[in-house]
Amino acid sequence: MAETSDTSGTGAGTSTGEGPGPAGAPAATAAPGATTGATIELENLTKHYPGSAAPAVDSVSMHIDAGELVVFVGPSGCGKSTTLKMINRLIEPTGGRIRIGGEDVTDMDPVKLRRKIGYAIQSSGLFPHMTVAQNIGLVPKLVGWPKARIRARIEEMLDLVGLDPGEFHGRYPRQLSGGQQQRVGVARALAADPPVLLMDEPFGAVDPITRDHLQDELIRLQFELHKTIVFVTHDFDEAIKLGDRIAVLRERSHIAQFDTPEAILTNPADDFVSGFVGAGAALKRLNLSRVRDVEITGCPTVTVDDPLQDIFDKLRASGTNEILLLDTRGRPYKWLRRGDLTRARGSLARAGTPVHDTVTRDATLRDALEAVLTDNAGRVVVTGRRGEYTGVVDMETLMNSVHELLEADRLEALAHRHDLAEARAEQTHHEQEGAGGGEAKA
Ligand SMILES: Nc1ncnc2c1ncn2[C@@H]1O[C@H](COP(=O)(O)OP(=O)(O)OP(=O)(O)O)[C@@H](O)[C@H]1O
Repeated sequence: MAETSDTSGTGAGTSTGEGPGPAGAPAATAAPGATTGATIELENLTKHYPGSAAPAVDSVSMHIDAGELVVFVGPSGCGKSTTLKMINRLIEPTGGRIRIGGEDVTDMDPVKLRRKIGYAIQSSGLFPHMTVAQNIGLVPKLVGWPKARIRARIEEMLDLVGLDPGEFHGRYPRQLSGGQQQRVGVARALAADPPVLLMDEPFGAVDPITRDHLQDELIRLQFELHKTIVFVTHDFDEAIKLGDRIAVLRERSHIAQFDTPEAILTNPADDFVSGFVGAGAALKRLNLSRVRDVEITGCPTVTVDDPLQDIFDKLRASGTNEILLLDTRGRPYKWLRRGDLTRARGSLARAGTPVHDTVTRDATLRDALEAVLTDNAGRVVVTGRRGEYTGVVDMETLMNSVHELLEADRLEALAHRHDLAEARAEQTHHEQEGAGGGEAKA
């Protein structure tokens, strides 16, 4: 069968303008997140490339729940991308079935199918001769959305991925950083509100810090949108951070383990999976919990517009040694201590310690720990979507949370082991009874 090499990302899809999505997913409305995820079922999905002795993907079966983010992780060449690209039929399967939202799409017109499935890839796949707005509006235009609706959607999508619409709307991809291009790539994949989003190492080509931010953005997006996302990576830490479940794949896409990150970290199925988990499971565990899962405390705050005397008074009344100065938009600006204020002599311009690092509520505890460890007072400011102050997390809170997490994992692993032992004992019992019964009959 012919392979389609549409790496343009125009597979970024929609379910609007064409009635119900594949699989009877509801038609989207203009509201963000209107179409939530659809189930994906792979049944004995197989790809045998012409001329190859063995199949690249050999009879993979899996069920992905609606709204779930599943990560495929595994060694290079194990068949992750081939499996992913069979879902939107960029690669045609040579065997098996694909169902999306219960509808068999194995033989559906692949072009139509791809308009209903968002697709984001490593190089962002943006068209260089089109502006950011044109790139994002492409699929909605292809499926016949009215102009005004496309315009509104472009603004909404840019906002969603954290890019200022006024600034980025008319730029060309070459005028963007790698991270910004990836954001636009994700905005485009989501523009037509598809129930399913496929992401093939989308953050593989950006530097580690940008990558970290993009991962946080994706977590936040998914928290709002509830799409069904299949994400390919060869980075196990990325898989732990993002996945609701992780499929650890070995050669020919055979599933070594398909489970939650917690279960894979605490109960790897075999040596192959253990090899992937690697060292430092306790630290990796921190990637599984978010700042929003721990207690976020408050601290006294003032704004740059407050008179110095008020700041003094507030600090004194708070009973603490420092106060957080916010800028005019409510974003953390500086930590001010009593001594700083005494030395300020009427102006705060030079006083205090600038806030260097902040985390969002979606950041992992690992990120928070890193920020806290590098802060001389052992705390980090938590910010909201627009960078505004929402609270503080400190070392003590983090330590307590980590201890609780590890203890809960240990108990869960013990319970799991106990269940397994019981199940095995029961099976042995049945087998013995069965064997006994057979002898009796003989
Ligand atoms: N067009 C093709 N023709 C023949 N063989 C192919 C083709 N594309 C991929 N393969 C082979 O299929 C196997 C799986 O490739 P695939 O790209 O799916 O792996 P992957 O797990 O995504 O790898 P990576 O992490 O390196 O991207 C590999 O052995 C690869 O050489």
